[in-house]
Amino acid sequence: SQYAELRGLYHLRETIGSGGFAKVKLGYHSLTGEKVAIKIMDKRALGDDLPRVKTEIEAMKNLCHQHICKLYQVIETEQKVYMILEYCPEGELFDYIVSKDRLAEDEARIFFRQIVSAVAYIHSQGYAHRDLKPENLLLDEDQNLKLIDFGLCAKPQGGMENHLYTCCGSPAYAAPELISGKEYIGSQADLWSMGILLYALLCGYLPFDDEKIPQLYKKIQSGKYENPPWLSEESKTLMSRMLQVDPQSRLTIKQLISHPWLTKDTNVPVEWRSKYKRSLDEDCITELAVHYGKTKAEMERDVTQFKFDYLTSSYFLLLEKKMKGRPVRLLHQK
Ligand SMILES: COc1cccc(Nc2ncc(-c3ccc(C(=O)NCC(=O)Nc4ccccc4)cc3)c(OCC3CCNCC3)n2)c1
Repeated sequence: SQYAELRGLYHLRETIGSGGFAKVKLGYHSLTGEKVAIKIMDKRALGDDLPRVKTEIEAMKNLCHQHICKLYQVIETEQKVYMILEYCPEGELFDYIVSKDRLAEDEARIFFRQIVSAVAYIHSQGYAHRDLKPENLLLDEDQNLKLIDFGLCAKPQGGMENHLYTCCGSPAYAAPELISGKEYIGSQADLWSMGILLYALLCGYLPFDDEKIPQLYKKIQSGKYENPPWLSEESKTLMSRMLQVDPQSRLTIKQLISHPWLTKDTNVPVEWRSKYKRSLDEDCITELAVHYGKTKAEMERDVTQFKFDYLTSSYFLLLEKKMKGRPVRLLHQK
């Protein structure tokens, strides 16, 4: 049958999204009962985009952060690549904003701090996202945001990559230098997109919009947009510092994390470092060791290899259960 490689490991449910070359299905991890998102890509359909998937998978193995969707396991067969990913039960931020028309400043601030935290973290790891938009920001059960890169746009910023040529992302959120095909720095383009995102959170619509692409491009390159009456002075100033057409005069991520609008009620800069510890969790190791009939030392050695196989996904999902205050227990198979 279809997806034979997942049998016994995951129970597949409905499709929750599809784009270009990927389909995402809801699944259940058999051993923990936890929900996962299973991103299924067809290698033939990917064609020469396959290396980009490999780059993304290697990147995700190192991106471990409280506001980035976690990769749990990778399964590769002749025809397919499966990415087993963190499932976000509350769906896309896009739908949340639409449902509320627009967000009040203090709610927008909480979300925007989480977005800045995730982006500052991937920049610190040498990546630029390049497709920041509400559809790529998902909500978990505690209304926390998780950044994803559904369309494979995130790129390492090293070497020739520094001046990226490939146009990527959705035009309405794309920086002027990105759409003018000039050389650009990915992280600077991300700052512009975050300015668009903040405007969308506070206004419920986009600062630059037009159904005709050439007109949209002209508006973006003009850098001129309207501020509705409900915006505070502070938020208007912040957005104007991010929506600078010239990337050199744009705010940097380091300036952003301690900007007064962001630190308004906490008076501390945005916490962007990962909360995940490098050490293994004792309770999870013990539960896995009992289940697989191994000593704790043997299980610790196996898990530490983080092969992103079923053992890695079982460890991470047990850890998720523990962090959500649920019992650190595996469901015993018949
Ligand atoms: C309640 O109803 C709903 C309704 C909607 C969604 C959900 N939940 C739900 N949870 C999880 C996912 C998911 C997570 C990660 C990836 C991914 O591709 N990761 C790769 C990745 O993030 N790289 C990366 C990240 C940062 C830097 C560098 C690389 C793909 C999909 C999902 O997808 C559905 C799509 C649908 C189309 N728009 C985008 C989301 N949906 C639930």
